[in-house]
Amino acid sequence: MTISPSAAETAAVPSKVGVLGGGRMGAGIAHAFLVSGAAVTVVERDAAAAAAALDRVTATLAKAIEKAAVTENLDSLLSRFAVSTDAVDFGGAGLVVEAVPEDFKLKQSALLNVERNIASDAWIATNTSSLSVTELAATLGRPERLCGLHFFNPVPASTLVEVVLGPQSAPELADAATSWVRGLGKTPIVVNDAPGFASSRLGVAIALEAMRMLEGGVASAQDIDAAMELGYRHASGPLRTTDIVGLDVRLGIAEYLHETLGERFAPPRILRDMVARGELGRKSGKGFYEYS
Ligand SMILES: CC(=O)CC(=O)SCCNC(=O)CCNC(=O)[C@H](O)C(C)(C)COP(=O)(O)OP(=O)(O)OC[C@H]1O[C@@H](n2cnc3c(N)ncnc32)[C@H](O)[C@@H]1OP(=O)(O)O
Ligand SMILES: NC(=O)C1=CN([C@@H]2O[C@H](COP(=O)(O)OP(=O)(O)OC[C@H]3O[C@@H](n4cnc5c(N)ncnc54)[C@H](OP(=O)(O)O)[C@@H]3O)[C@@H](O)[C@H]2O)C=CC1
Repeated sequence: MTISPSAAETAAVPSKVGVLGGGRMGAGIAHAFLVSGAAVTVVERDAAAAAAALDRVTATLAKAIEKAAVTENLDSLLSRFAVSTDAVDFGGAGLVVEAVPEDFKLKQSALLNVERNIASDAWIATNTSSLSVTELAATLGRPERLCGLHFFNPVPASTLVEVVLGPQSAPELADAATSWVRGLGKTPIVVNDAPGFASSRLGVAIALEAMRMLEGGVASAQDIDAAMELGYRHASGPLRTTDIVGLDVRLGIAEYLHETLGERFAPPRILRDMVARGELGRKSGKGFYEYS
């Protein structure tokens, strides 16, 4: 079935947006749509998680205002923002972005929950880093309404969004999704559905190799990162970036790429051991570096 977005939705961001999962990425995605003028509702699992999502979004909005990256005042931004524990509050949204953890079964049930609670002309996007958008879409009653909108971390400071289209995606989704991304002041790239898309496949390959180099004693974490930061002018080296992403998130993506693309994505022992010890990067206070 073909879905026709309204003219307003193809021109800029939808006026009302839902986000499922208000963790690191969900909060960032909510931030991006709020500062672009949309009303945003984040749905979380329980009241405590919803309150944490509110705190996260409030903190990054305050930081953006402090940095003069946003001119609208905090009260005005927050007047368009709501958190909830019930997907029924996605009613009226033109777009819902799913940002729950990188687990296929969890995402399947999350997307079904979204579909049950949205209007018939609303679009759904998944922020998956690597999973097949086509296979996720197959869960839905109307698979044509799903695309990938892959945001980057930290969302406020990142200018790229990868738009992932599967063969099932409605033809008008390409234009609609790239237009939303431009409406956010970010740059879209359009990628055909393939494991890890264009970004995670490369990003994870470099990160896993950096971990193997650290494991093999080639150089320290600082020097491996400096090689890429100073030599290749990456904004942050592969190990520092892994700390930002979360080692658990990286491991989940690597396991999926290992399964789908082969041995070169096998997660190194050091990554498994660090995740098992709870060394998840910045969010746990320790990863390849320590954070206070
Ligand atoms: C896993 C996936 O599927 C995909 C991915 O995202 S892979 C990861 C991609 N990201 C990267 O590669 C990160 C590259 N690194 C960078 O961009 C920079 O090093 C960095 C932005 C992380 C830090 O830059 P910096 O100059 O050292 O710090 P600074 O700009 O002061 O930002 C520090 C903080 O301000 C926040 N910030 C930056 N600009 C902001 C803005 N305009 N509004 C609100 N907050 C902002 C950042 O989110 C960060 O917050 P946290 O401490 O909560 O993480
Ligand atoms: N971290 C990164 O750098 C990036 C991650 N991504 C992708 O974004 C997605 C989210 O990652 P990230 O933000 O890091 O993960 P987080 O763990 O920070 O956030 C996920 C959030 O979803 C919540 N959640 C879990 N199940 C449900 C549910 N059924 N309904 C509503 N909320 C739920 C979690 O709550 P609770 O904690 O209570 O379980 C948590 O708050 C993943 O697919 C990841 O691959 C994409 C780009 C970058």
